[in-house]
Amino acid sequence: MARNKFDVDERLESPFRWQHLKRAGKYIARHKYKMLAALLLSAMASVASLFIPKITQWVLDEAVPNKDTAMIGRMALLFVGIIALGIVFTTIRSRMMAHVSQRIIHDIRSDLFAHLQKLPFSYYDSRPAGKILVRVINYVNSVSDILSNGIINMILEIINLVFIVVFMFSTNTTLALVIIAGLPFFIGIIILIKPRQRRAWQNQSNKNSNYNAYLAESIDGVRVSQLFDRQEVNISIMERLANACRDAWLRAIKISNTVWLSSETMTQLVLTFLYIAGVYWMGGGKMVSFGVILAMGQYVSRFWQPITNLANIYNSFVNNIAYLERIFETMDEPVIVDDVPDAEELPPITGEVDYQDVTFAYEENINVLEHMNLHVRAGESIALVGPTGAGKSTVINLLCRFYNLNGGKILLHDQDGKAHDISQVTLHSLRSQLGIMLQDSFIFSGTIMDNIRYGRLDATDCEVIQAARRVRADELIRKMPQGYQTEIKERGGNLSQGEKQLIAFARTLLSDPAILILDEATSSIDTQTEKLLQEGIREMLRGRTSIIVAHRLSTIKNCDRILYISNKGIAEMGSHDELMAKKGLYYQLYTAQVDPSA
Ligand SMILES: Nc1ncnc2c1ncn2[C@@H]1O[C@H](COP(=O)(O)OP(=O)(O)OP(=O)(O)O)[C@@H](O)[C@H]1O
Repeated sequence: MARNKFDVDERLESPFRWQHLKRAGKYIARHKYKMLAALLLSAMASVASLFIPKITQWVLDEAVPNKDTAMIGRMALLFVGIIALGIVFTTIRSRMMAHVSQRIIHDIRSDLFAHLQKLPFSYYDSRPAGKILVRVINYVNSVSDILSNGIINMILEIINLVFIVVFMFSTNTTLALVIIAGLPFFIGIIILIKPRQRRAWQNQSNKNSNYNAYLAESIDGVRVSQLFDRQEVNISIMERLANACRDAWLRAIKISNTVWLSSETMTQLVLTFLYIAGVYWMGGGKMVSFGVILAMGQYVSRFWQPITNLANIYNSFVNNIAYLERIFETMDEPVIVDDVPDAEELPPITGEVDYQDVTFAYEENINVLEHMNLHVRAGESIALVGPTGAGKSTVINLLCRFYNLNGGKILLHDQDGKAHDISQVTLHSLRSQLGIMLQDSFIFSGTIMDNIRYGRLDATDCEVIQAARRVRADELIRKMPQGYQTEIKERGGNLSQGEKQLIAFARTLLSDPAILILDEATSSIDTQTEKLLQEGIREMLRGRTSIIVAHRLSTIKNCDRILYISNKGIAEMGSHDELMAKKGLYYQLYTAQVDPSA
């Protein structure tokens, strides 16, 4: 299932479509008035600056020969005015566009994050977290500039170009034709290198993604790495990935630089031709003045500058389109575990559950469960035991609908006795009636109070403390520096495993679920605390259906029924006493773990 890991390049699911740009337009359209204003300001500053070569021409051809000092003074004032206008307008425009760019980042990121929140477990199973992070952070940053400033600059350069062409032709038609003669060659070069350039940037984005994936994994697993003294190996892997990243970037830049190089060469060639032609015509007595040749010389760079800029913007587009593709690919990732159309609200349930002929596979054709049937009575406590990897967690994952079934169905009964297929009810109404405590007691950064309240956001402080008391966490929390207000670091970095589990337990109890699901919930709690906790659990379980996955069999001896999961289904089922008397798989497991004579 793992479609890629840190050293495997991502494969683009869909080729580039112009629709991507159209779709990006949705994010730009919201800021159209600001962008229009910025464009107008820049256009005015640009057009005004086009008078500078004209000023040179007027001064050289009229003011200097006629020794008109008043005219020279007026021209100097006009020159300074144009420059000042340019500075003011450009400053206002950059402020406006910085704002627009930040809004675009915010909007794309919010949409991405909202979608990521809905994606099923299978999506996260299949790719490293770093590759997801790089899309949300780096790629969004990168595309926001091209979608805001890039678009404005592109329109601006086109406007510039039109005005420059008008100015050039109004100054001298023949020399203007010499200047634009190099354009078809340049366009030909761009068309030729485009496919290579796009592939190079895609490759660079892959390598960057791999690098980030490994970085995220290494930070996450730093404790294990240090424990196994893996630092040297990790550094060399990181170096390899960083080198791949650098090489891909250099390759992409090398191809992109061809564009810049071609336009620079073209500018110099055209300038040479212009001066040769101009001087030749001047010598031949044609009506080309020195001022006109100098003004046209300035227009050459002013004509080729926007073309070079457009080529650079185009470069950036090609580069960023690779990122845009990744962003939209993530947004288009189907939410395969979602409410079906017309999904009904699951009414309050009794806790009665039916697994009917359930078959499930994480990976195609590798069934973890096959035709499994199970009826759980309301209020019954069920324990799932069995060998590692047998499918115990899977049985509860499916009840929570973290994954869709490959066959069969799971039914929950409401208080009127009606059975509801969990795939036909809303996820919210289903999960809000289940209290789930997974193997990894994930603790968020924030206070202990906040973490427990995560179970039910409208719970009062009193209710939070009550829940903590029931799982025997209250005393332990009160001993902490700020009690319930103690700040917990990310992932509960300043707590022991057992403390994390107790807090997670209180969080689950607070949600007051109809069905309580505990997956290895007490594995890290010491025997003394566990004894206390068991009392809390017993009280909590009263009148409530519970499904408990446990490896420490002493903790589930009192469950109503114990299911031995193995061989893609339920291999044995019964109470502790019944299974012990049977002397089968459970008996072997139990005697291997607990000394029966003890
Ligand atoms: N997200 C996943 N993607 C692919 N395969 C998975 C995934 N989760 C579990 N599996 C596989 O499915 C099988 C059942 O896993 P499950 O976690 O249900 O076992 P378990 O009985 O709870 O194991 P344990 O006692 O070790 O927790 C295992 O072979 C496991 O490798």
